[in-house]
Amino acid sequence: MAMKVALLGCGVVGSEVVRLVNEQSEELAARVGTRIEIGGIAVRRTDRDRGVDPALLTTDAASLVTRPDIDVVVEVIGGIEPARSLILAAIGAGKSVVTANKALLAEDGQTLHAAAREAGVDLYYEASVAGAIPLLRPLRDSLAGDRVNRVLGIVNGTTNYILDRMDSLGAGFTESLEEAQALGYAEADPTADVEGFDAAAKAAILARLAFHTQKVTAADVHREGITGVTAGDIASARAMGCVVKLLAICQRSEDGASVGVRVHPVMLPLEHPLAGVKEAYNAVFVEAESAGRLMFYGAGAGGTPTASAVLGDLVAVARNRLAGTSVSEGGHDTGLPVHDMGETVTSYHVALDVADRPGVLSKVAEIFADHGVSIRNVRQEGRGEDAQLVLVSHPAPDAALRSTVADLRGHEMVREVASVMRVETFAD
Ligand SMILES: NC(=O)C1=CN([C@@H]2O[C@H](COP(=O)(O)OP(=O)(O)OC[C@H]3O[C@@H](n4cnc5c(N)ncnc54)[C@H](O)[C@@H]3O)[C@@H](O)[C@H]2O)C=CC1
Ligand SMILES: N[C@@H](CC=O)C(=O)O
Ligand code: NA
Repeated sequence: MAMKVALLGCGVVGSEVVRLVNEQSEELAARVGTRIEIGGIAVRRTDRDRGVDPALLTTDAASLVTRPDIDVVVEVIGGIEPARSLILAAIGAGKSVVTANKALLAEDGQTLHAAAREAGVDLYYEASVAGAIPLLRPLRDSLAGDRVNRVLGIVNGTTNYILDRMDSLGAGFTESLEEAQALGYAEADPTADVEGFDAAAKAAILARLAFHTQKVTAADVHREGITGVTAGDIASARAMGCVVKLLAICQRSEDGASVGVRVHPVMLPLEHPLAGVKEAYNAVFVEAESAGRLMFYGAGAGGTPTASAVLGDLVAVARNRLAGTSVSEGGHDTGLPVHDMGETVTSYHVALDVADRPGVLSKVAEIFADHGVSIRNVRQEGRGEDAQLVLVSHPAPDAALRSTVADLRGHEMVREVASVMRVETFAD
């Protein structure tokens, strides 16, 4: 018997899900052992030609998700409500759910997983982080026997596209964002991309899976976006043999008693494997105790790649149904707390416009020392009115680095703090 799918939302991702399910119908049936069919599509308006059978369209999503002939619900509406209520209603009616909704999973994944466990249905969400890249199931299943210590990733295609165009073409921020929107990479509200909310949601999901700590939500993630990144920052990065990337970083503390979860722009040395990730591509670097370093790379955004991940999840649900089983998640919680960004150990790159006169360098070094921060290297660029001191710190608590910068900003010898950005090193 066929597995009937209710699709919620027929936008960039939803329309591609319909196309792929229809185009691959015969092959999927042969490969999976059951036919996968679209049984209904919830949309806001039924009067638009979407290239799908109009008889499938409805504006009544609430009735669709509980319809008796529906086996699985695919949610690609996005946002918190009505997506959450619809998913919970579907689960309550015994339907498995596939979703691409990182915002919802990051805010209330615990509730959704608990409901799915109780109902004995599947809740799959591979498309929600790094689009097409198989990442969440490898983290959950393939690395289940290992201990993950750090996850470092470029998980937002829109911001990677913008930063890459600013770096490689000298393009402007606004024009690059408009291109990313036209290509279907950006969220409905692109603030979610450029201010780092989307990456923060993904970081929360990654931290939960990597460290088996269920309570991490997007609100626990330290978040800085890319709207403050200037052409000057990008030039400063280049001068040091680095490139600017927006990274999501999930890391166990040294003593293993807590985790840090953060999203912010970073200067990455060109030899770092993540530095070469261009355009809207995503890549996630995982450091595990026994497996060592792993990297997952591919298309993280766009309708067709994201629909590929949704189809993979649908096939997993179909196989579980045939086997008479379901896969639950979130039953075990290490309870590891998230520590404050101030306690996270980072390194800073600081470029200062300074007066070119004796004593400036020693005064600047003194300010670093006052906060217990040691300097890894320093160089001077330009002379006279154009003199710039560029310093890179050794790793130190982020709070100490922040107060160092605040003091530098207030000092009469510093005309302007021209660029401040964290630096991520890569040791072989
Ligand atoms: N576009 C991408 O590259 C990726 C998107 N995602 C996620 O996939 C989901 C969908 O994203 P897109 O397709 O890009 O968004 P979209 O904005 O193109 O599509 C969403 C569709 O849902 C419809 N919709 C909204 N509320 C509805 C309701 N109550 N009932 C029926 N339809 C409703 C909208 O009219 C729109 O057509 C989001 O959660 C997004 O974060 C995940 C990975 C990549
Ligand atoms: N807006 C997101 C889409 C995928 O999650 C991005 O740009 O990565
Ligand atoms: Na993925």
